[in-house]
Amino acid sequence: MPSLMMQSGSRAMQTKATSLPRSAVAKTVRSRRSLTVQAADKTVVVGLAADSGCGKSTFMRRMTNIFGGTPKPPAGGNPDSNTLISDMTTVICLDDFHSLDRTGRSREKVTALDPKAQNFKLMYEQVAALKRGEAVDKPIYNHVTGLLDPPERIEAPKILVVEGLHPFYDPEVAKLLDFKIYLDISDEIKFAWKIQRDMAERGHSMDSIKKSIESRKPDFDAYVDPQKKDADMIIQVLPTQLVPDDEGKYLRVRLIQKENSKYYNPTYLFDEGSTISWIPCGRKLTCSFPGIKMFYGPDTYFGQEVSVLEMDGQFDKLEELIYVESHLSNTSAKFYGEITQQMLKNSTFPGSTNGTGLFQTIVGLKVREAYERIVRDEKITA
Ligand SMILES: Nc1ncnc2c1ncn2[C@@H]1O[C@H](COP(=O)(O)OP(=O)(O)OP(=O)(O)O)[C@@H](O)[C@H]1O
Ligand SMILES: O=C(CO)[C@H](O)[C@H](O)COP(=O)(O)O
Repeated sequence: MPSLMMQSGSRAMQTKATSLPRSAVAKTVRSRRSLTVQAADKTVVVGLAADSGCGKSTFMRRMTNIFGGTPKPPAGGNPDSNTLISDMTTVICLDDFHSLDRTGRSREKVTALDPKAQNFKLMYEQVAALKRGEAVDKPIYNHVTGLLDPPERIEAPKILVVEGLHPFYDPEVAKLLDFKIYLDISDEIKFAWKIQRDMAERGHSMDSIKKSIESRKPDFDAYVDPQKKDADMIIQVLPTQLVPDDEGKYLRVRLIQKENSKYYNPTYLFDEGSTISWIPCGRKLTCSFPGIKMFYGPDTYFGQEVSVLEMDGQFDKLEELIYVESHLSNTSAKFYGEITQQMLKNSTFPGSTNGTGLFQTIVGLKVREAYERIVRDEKITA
């Protein structure tokens, strides 16, 4: 039987953002009021921070799918480009702003996570130019050769995603970001994912993977991890609490949502502001071992008020996710079942049967809501 524990303390009910994509209206106004068109054509910039191997590419695929189109590298360009362009979004990888290539880092004895290995000035100039609607010639860091390749031309998209190790480390770059996301993968899970990928796909040994993680850890703790306190949304991935000593098979995933965000309303379970534990397994949700436990409640995160939505465990039948979705509010979905539809569309992606896929989808919908609010607000104020 489904079980529910709820502590009351409800806040205001759900609000919905109006959908106002860049439209023909803005184009018509172009000839009469250049100010309006400039604002409506502005690029919205999203920052996604995480360590290497923490699911950025998987998350990007889920997010860009919400906006439509198939992400592709720039046509006819460098086959080792890190850029992905689709209908509305362009994703650039901040590795392209390494100031030291692989040899340079080895000579200077710094890791790729050290700020000394990044060109933050160029990162700022190019992200600022794209945000103003201007094209840039961006360098390419070639992960195959470890060298910096000749630049590629990047046109300003509607939504620019800057993903990598340090999107909000530099205060000037951070100011350019309209929405900040951090993927916080605990050491145990990061290790399990790296082992699975680097042993199977890249032929690395268990020992070399361990050494690489250990050698990166001090700089990760010093320069990458602290960015999470500034994110608007954080997806935290932890070992399950449902199975003792599990080695990364089941996940406990927490969606940490800042209160008072200018651009989104936190998603809640059943009753906004309450503290709720819910075991949805039963007649409407098939759960084999170890089942699913959900949690929702207020919390503080680095001294800031947040709402946390949590899912521990995994579901068996993706289509039954509609049962969980129907108990969530403020999801930023445009129609009933949109989350389940997205999850089914991306069912082959890693994390599709647990909280990583579910929360990545919700964050993708929040980015869409933020984009639409920014476009709408700027049309009004221009
Ligand atoms: N939600 C998930 N559940 C299980 N495994 C996952 C999940 N997300 C990612 N992985 C695993 O972790 C590996 C790294 O994922 P991904 O390539 O998306 O990360 P990344 O941050 O883009 O990595 P890099 O920066 O090194 O290219 C993948 O091979 C995938 O198998
Ligand atoms: O942390 C990383 C982000 O992807 C990479 O290790 C960094 O970009 C250096 O790349 P490589 O190891 O291919 O020289």
